[in-house]
Amino acid sequence: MLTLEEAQTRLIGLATKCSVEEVPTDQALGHRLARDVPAVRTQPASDLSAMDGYAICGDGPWLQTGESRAGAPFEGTLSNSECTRISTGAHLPAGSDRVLIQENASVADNRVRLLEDQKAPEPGQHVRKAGFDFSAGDILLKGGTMIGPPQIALAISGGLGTLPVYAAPTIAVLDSGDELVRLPGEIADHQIPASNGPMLRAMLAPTAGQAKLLGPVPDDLDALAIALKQADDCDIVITSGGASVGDHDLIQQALRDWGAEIDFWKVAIKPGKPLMVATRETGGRVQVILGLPGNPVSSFVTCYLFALPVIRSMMGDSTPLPISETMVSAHVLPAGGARDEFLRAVSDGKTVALVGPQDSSALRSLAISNCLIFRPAGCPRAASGETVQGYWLENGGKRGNLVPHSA
Ligand SMILES: Nc1nc2c(c(=O)[nH]1)N[C@H]1C(S)=C(S)[C@@H](COP(=O)(O)OP(=O)(O)OC[C@H]3O[C@@H](n4cnc5c(N)ncnc54)[C@H](O)[C@@H]3O)O[C@H]1N2
Ligand code: MOO
Repeated sequence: MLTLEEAQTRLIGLATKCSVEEVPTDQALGHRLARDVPAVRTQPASDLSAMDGYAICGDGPWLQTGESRAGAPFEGTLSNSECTRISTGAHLPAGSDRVLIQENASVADNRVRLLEDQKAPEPGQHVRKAGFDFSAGDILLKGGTMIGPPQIALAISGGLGTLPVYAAPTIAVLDSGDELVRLPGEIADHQIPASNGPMLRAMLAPTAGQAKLLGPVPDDLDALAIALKQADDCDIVITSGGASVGDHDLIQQALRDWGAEIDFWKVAIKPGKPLMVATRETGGRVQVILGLPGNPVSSFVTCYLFALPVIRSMMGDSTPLPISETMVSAHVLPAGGARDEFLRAVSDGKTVALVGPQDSSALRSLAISNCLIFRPAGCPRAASGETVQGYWLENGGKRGNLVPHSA
């Protein structure tokens, strides 16, 4: 059985980057840049006023000779003791290198005077110099940068109508089991609503945009073959259920029949032990297949620890694994067991407390929790107030780093 680290490293090693595409800048949200991008314009393109007031030349009082507005610059050149009205963002007229803010001035008969208790502005005061933010040719954004709202604004400001980004992988989610029913409506006691597919798709959406849902599929090799055929063109295939050792756990066989090669099976984590990873070559590409265990929390945790990182890696993230934080335990935690364990917990920002039950089928405790406490295999008991490592569940495990993109 692989350790968590071995399994994650091996899986990320199987992932190849998605193709690079030029997308309109305002649609690049959530993607990563495939290379450095230089500005094609200078910002600001010329000296601008940072305040509303008067662009002045020389000593006051100043004769007001015109106006410079944002979008309508003053065309002339100011001489000594002349000024123009100026608004925030307007071009500084030739002959002026400073702005007197209107709160510090009085105006009578077209003459602008400094108020008695005020100091005249220094050279450059209230002026945004041309190119102070960036100049044409400067590297605006480095390759690998995640495009969020500020990066969209910067790129558009730099004159970039499109950005070269890694595409999102195409993904199929297939959940399987004879007991599964698509919609929770009329349902017999021997059946259960198929909740994993929609949960997994919802987990993937903020990163990958879309995933097609192929389940639920019965525990039947022919039915699984028909469903897998629909995933022929996908970069990533995520199955849920049938990954364990039971007589009706057919996923491994179905994947082999489909032409996939099992890379590894079973990881020393709880929940999530029966995780299976496979690859399949098709049309010169390698598809990555993750067989997640069917227990709902096992599916969730393995999606969080494996599926999301592999997607991030394909989309150009060089540090795709979830990031843990040091948290303070609100109570005693028992010694670690034989596998690395991920426990549902709630943090209020000061301390973190377990929420039960921790059984891998229990969805209520998962829905209440906002983080997972990590208990390494064999770790000693932790006292109340001791620090532990925890993973925030928001943003798919990369806090503040991921934003949904419009697929
Ligand atoms: N003898 C052994 N039995 C089991 C072992 C083992 O090592 N030896 N491992 C256990 C562990 S750990 C896990 S996790 C589960 C995972 O098994 P499978 O991946 O084969 O999952 P299933 O048997 O298909 O389902 C398990 C459980 O989850 C429910 N389920 C499945 N799919 C869905 C879905 N789409 N939506 C909601 N719920 C789902 C299913 O009804 C079962 O209750 O195996 C243990 N057994
Ligand atoms: O590993 Mo299973 O995923 O304990 O429930």
